[in-house]
Parts: sequence; structure tokens; C-alpha cells
Amino acid sequence: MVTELKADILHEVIQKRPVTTNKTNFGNILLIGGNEQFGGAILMAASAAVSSGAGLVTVATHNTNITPLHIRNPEAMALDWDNHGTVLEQVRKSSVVLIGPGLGNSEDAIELLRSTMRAMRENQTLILDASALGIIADKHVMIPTNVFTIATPHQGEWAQLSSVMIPYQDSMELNDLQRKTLNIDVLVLKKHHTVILSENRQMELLLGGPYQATGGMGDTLAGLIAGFVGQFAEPRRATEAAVYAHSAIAQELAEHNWVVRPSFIADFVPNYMARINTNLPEVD
Ligand SMILES: NC(=O)C1=CN([C@@H]2O[C@H](COP(=O)(O)OP(=O)(O)OC[C@H]3O[C@@H](n4cnc5c(N)ncnc54)[C@H](OP(=O)(O)O)[C@@H]3O)[C@@H](O)[C@H]2O)[C@@H](O)CC1
Ligand SMILES: Nc1ncnc2c1ncn2[C@@H]1O[C@H](COP(=O)(O)OP(=O)(O)O)[C@@H](O)[C@H]1O
Ligand SMILES: [Mg+2]
Repeated sequence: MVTELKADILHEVIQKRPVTTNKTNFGNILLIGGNEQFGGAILMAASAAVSSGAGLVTVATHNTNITPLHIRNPEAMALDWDNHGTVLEQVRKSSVVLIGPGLGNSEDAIELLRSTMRAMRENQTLILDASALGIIADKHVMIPTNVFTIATPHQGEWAQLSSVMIPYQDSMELNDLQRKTLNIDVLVLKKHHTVILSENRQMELLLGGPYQATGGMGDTLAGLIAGFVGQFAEPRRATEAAVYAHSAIAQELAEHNWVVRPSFIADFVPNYMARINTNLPEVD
């Protein structure tokens, strides 16, 4: 049975920070993506991860994207993705790895995805988005079973990955069956009324709208999920909270904006999160 995802997920997941804490308690996040054509995708993901409060954010990308990354987000560290050895070392050190936004499907991109998956271990979370999902479908790459995996396809990507064509994607039974077959722990099937499927749990988002139908909206969500999973306890719930917050912010901004720029969402995240578990007016 599909349950509506409601604001209480935010109160469950977003916890006040202990006063004696430090950055090592809020996730060491690695974002991999951004070729020469799609640099913006990984930049938007990085903005969302940094704004969500992730402890440390590193971006492995094509070297043309490093200066723009630092101009937008000096908080993020950067690696040239041509240095595979250094990138894989960072993969091993990270608590959460997001791969895919703007990754493209070159031979190098395919090898980077394969080696990233091989380098990951049990206590880490892997988030697969955009081009990474296309490569997995195209090249029949197996998703590792020993890593907690979150996949965030839009309907076109899910059709390619699962062979569940769009008219049949209303069947949660079919989607969940394919989720399990593909070794995905949490499936975020993005659309108007996104659904989130995991073991014995099916949630549906009823927030958001067409003002979100703009390039980069999913890249921003992927970065937000990475940031939430890095700093909050339970990855399933953290994913659901990020999905909720992403569209709730979009809906709030849409009251005064015809279209909601994905970068605006990232900028608004700290303000939105401050209204959970504080004395400020609560969100609902
Ligand atoms: N600023 C940047 O750098 C940006 C970079 N980006 C990066 O670009 C890369 C390619 O990603 P992508 O999503 O744009 O294209 P792709 O993987 O070819 O799939 C699209 C095809 O699937 C179909 N389709 C069906 N349902 C759909 C749906 N609900 N939403 C969307 N599509 C749907 C549709 O087919 P149609 O229905 O038109 O026949 C369409 O042809 C990726 O790495 C991404 O991160 C973008 O994030 C944008 C901003
Ligand atoms: N009409 C809509 N109503 C609600 N949400 C939408 C709508 N159109 C797009 N979205 C949301 O915007 C995001 C689009 O993701 P995606 O297609 O991966 O974008 P991109 O790859 O360009 O960043 C998803 O979170 C999706 O749910
Ligand atoms: Mg996308």
C-alpha cells in the first residue's frame, strides 16, 4: 500500500546538532559527474549538498568545471576525474558517493562508474542518478549487493533501466519487483507525484508542480539526498525527507516565482531546515 509522504518525515529525520559536534559527524560526501557539456549538473548537486549542511563535500569532475565549482561553492573540495587513482582513494574514504549528474557516457565515464562501484564497501551509501543509470542499463552493469544503494531515475531513465515502460509505471508491484531485481535499496521514481520504494515501504509525494519541470531540478535533488544521507541516521528516511524538502521548498518559492530555478532551491535549504525543530514558524 502506498502512503502519503508528509511533513512529519522532516521532524523525524532533521535533528538538532549537539553543541560539541564537528564536521566529521555530518558526512564525507563525494559527488562524481560533470563532463565538459554537463558541468552545471554536478555544480547544482554540489550546491544542494553544501547547503544541506554536509560535513565535507568533494567533487570529482572534468577539470573545466573546477574553477566554476569554486566560484559557486568554495566550501567544496575538487578532484580532476582524470586522476582515477586519487578519485578511488576518495571513494574509499567517503560515507556517501553520488555518481551520475552530467557524467555522460564516454568510455572514461563508464570505467569511472565501474571502478567506483568496485571500490565501495558495506558501510557506505551509493546514490545513482542520471547518466550513471543510463550506463547501467546500456552496459548491463550489476549494482553491487554489498553497498546500500539509492537510485533516482526520472520516468525515462526508469523505463530504460527496468524495462517497465512509462504507461505501466503506475504499478507499484511491478516497480518494486524490478527494484529488487536490480539490487536497489531505495528507488526514488521521479515524476509529478514522485514515489519512493524500499523494503516493505512505499511512499508517495503529493507536493510540487510543473514549476519544477526545468533542467537541473533532479541534479539538485540528488545533491540534497546525498547531504541528508550523510548527516542523518537512517538512509531510507533521510532520502524521503530530502525528497519532501526539495518539493516543499519549490512549492513555497513558486508562490512568487513562475518557474523555480534549481539553484534557488539549494540557496533556500538552510532557511527551510532551520524551521524544523526550532522556535521559528514551522513548515507544514
Ligand atoms: N545544466 C546541466 O548541466 C544539466 C545536465 N543534465 C544532465 O544531462 C544528462 C542527460 O540527462 P537528461 O535527463 O536531460 O536526458 P536523458 O538521459 O537523455 O533522458 C531524457 C530522455 O528520457 C525521456 N523521458 C521520459 N520521461 C522523462 C522525464 N520524466 N524527464 C525527462 N526525460 C524523460 C525523454 O524522451 P522523450 O520523452 O522526449 O522521447 C528524453 O529524451 C544527465 O547526465 C543529466 O545529469 C540535465 O540534468 C539537465 C541540466
Ligand atoms: N510536473 C512536475 N510536478 C512535480 N515535480 C516535477 C514535475 N516535473 C518535474 N518534477 C521534478 O523535478 C525533478 C526532475 O528531475 P530530472 O528529470 O532528473 O531533472 P534533471 O536531470 O534535469 O536535473 C524531479 O524531482 C521531478 O519529480
Ligand atoms: Mg536527472
